[in-house]
Amino acid sequence: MENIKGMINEIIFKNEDNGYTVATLETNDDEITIVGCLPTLSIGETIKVNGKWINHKIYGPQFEVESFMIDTPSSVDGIIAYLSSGMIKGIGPKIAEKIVQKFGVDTIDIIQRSPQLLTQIDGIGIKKAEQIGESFEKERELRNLIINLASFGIGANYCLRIYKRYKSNSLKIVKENPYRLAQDIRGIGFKLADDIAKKIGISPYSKDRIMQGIIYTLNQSLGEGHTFLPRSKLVSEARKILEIEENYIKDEITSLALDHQIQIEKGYSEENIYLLPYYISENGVCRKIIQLSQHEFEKLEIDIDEEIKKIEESEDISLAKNQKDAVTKALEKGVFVLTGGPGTGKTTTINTIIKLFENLNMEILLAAPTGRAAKRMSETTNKEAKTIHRLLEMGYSQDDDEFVFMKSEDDPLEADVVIIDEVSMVDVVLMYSLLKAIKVGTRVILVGDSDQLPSVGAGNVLRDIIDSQIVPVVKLDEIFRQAKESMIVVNAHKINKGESLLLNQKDKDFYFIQRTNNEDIVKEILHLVDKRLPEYYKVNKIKDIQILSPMRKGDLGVINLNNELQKVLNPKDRLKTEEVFQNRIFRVGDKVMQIKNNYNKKWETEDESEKGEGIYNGDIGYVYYINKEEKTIHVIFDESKIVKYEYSELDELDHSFCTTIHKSQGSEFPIVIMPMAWAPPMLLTRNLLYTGVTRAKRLVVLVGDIKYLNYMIKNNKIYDRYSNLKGKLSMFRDEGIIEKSE
Ligand SMILES: Nc1ncnc2c1ncn2[C@@H]1O[C@H](COP(=O)(O)OP(=O)(O)OP(=O)(O)O)[C@@H](O)[C@H]1O
Repeated sequence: MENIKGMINEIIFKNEDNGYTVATLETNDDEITIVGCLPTLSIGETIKVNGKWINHKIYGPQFEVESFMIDTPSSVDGIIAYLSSGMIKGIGPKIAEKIVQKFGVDTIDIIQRSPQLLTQIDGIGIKKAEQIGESFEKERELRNLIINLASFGIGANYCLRIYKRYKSNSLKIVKENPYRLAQDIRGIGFKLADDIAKKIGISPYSKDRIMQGIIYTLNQSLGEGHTFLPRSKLVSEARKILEIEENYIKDEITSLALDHQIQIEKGYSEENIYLLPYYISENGVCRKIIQLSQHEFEKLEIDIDEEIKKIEESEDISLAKNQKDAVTKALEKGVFVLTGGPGTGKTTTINTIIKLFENLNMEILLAAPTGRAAKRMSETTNKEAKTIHRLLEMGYSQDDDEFVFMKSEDDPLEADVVIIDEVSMVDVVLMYSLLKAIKVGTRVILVGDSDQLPSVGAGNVLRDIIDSQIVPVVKLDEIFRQAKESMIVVNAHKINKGESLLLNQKDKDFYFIQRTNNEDIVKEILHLVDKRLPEYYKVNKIKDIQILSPMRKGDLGVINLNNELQKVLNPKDRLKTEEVFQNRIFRVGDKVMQIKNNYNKKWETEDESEKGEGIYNGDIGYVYYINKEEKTIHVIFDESKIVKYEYSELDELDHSFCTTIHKSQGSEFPIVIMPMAWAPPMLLTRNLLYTGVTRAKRLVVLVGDIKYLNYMIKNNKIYDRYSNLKGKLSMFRDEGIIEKSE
């Protein structure tokens, strides 16, 4: 090992994510290249590096840094370069020079100890001087944190989040109880916290560890859609994670229940254990559905059949019997569910219901769980439809960390009717938030296709409500003539019935291309997207064709297919800026998807004439501009909304030439291509295939081995979710737990 001291002259490359840096270091007698994990380095800083010389195949001799120490710059030039680097808010190159001209080598000392003296410089008032002092202090603390936490494998981006939350206590908290990170910091889970704890030497039997391990186990199960876990399952799963004896786990389950973090409920054969919000939500949904549905409406002075007839005449349609039945129930009942597959007339029915309510001068609100679904609902009904979050007027809590809904029991929605589309995507927590904000006496109409995948979040709300039989349900099952022309619609229904599909019919819209190995499947998909389909259907190959895969990993998973598709659809180009982040290349022109709801993400149009907030999980956009200086990637959504992402926010974006079928729920695309090949059996299910196929409006092409297509059609095993909604709905009603009205 060798020690070298010098000043950073240039930063050639820096991976913001893991701190890997290539820089030039000016030593007393030379300029050398250093490489290694050097987070937080700035130009002008003097550092001492410890490491060894290596000879890089292309770049020649480089000094590989093992560890380093930063000295504050001591020369006048060094200080100017350091302050000009942009790391301290309020100081740019011009001001830096002025400050150093005045204070010389004492500059850093003054900024740190007596920033008010900076007011002696023209253009710096007392406010700015204080801001510079604070920014310097913050930078120092943050840098200290980054250097200290690097050895625990925590990258600079996480340090930023940790610092934002705990400020100057950050290091102390991480060292005393790293498990707090798992609870407080987005992106840090139990596993990482546990690794840190191990390095610090915290006992595997520590109370905090076991409690967090149990919470983690329950959180993991939410990801699989369960609202609770039976006690024995929770204990055995937590044991695998914690690797300790069961009795310790049992003790801490009790502590967590006393601490109101979990709820233990008596089940049929054993206790069920919930994270508290899920318990409250499940019971709340039951209570509210029953209250809403037991409300008796005043008899309307109208003849419903007559009213429907009028609408049929004005709209030139003739409703089927069960469509009429749906319209009547929607009017007469407090809660009503309309379900059915594609082309069965749901939209037509909803539009009739809306017309009827409008004719009666009733106030109607429309909403759907995602931005895309809300947009589609607006288009098909010609009325404004919001996301459920917007409908409930989502805002942020004071520390900006959690969102809250302004609409609730205390300030409910003012409407006679609330219609929600794509309810299969609504999880139990969101459903409770929604129902809480609906007054008894308002009609609630839930529309959805219960054969689609259930919600990403916990629960199986739509199916449970339908199966409980406590509210009226109309299932539309007739495919209308027009829709029968489409093999997409016909095959979707065949999939649901477990029947073989009609494939490759001349001039139709549903094709299967037989390929048996993964390499050939990838090749065929690339050829279809790049050449065959755009040429034949005259569509835009990036915008109009969507590849959907059941999984993320493997040759045919989303990650690999996106890499391959990027090479073909948006290849490297001298004129297109690109940036590497976590092994992914973001390039101008890439198709990307927002992968979490970000309700306060700001957007504006290019001419700044329109501004707004909110980019949602599943929204698809295109990389529009990469600003390497500002370290931002600009993405354009809906052809006009431009959103800036800091590099540190890029974990919210995924490439989306290909997406998972799960992520495509609630969206529609002109053309859908899906690989059909081996995948874990729990992914090769009928409802996954059905959901994927029903995303396509104009054409479906399946590429792969027919035996997997047939396997999916037959695999009707619905992987059960632990949810008590169905059972509780009938139990609550039968036991009269709910009074008739509020
Ligand atoms: N009563 C009816 N008589 C004749 N045609 C109908 C009737 N109801 C709906 N249709 C037609 O059937 C087709 C499908 O109807 P609609 O769009 O309402 O169904 P959907 O269930 O909303 O379908 P998707 O979910 O695919 O959008 C449309 O072309 C529509 O005009």
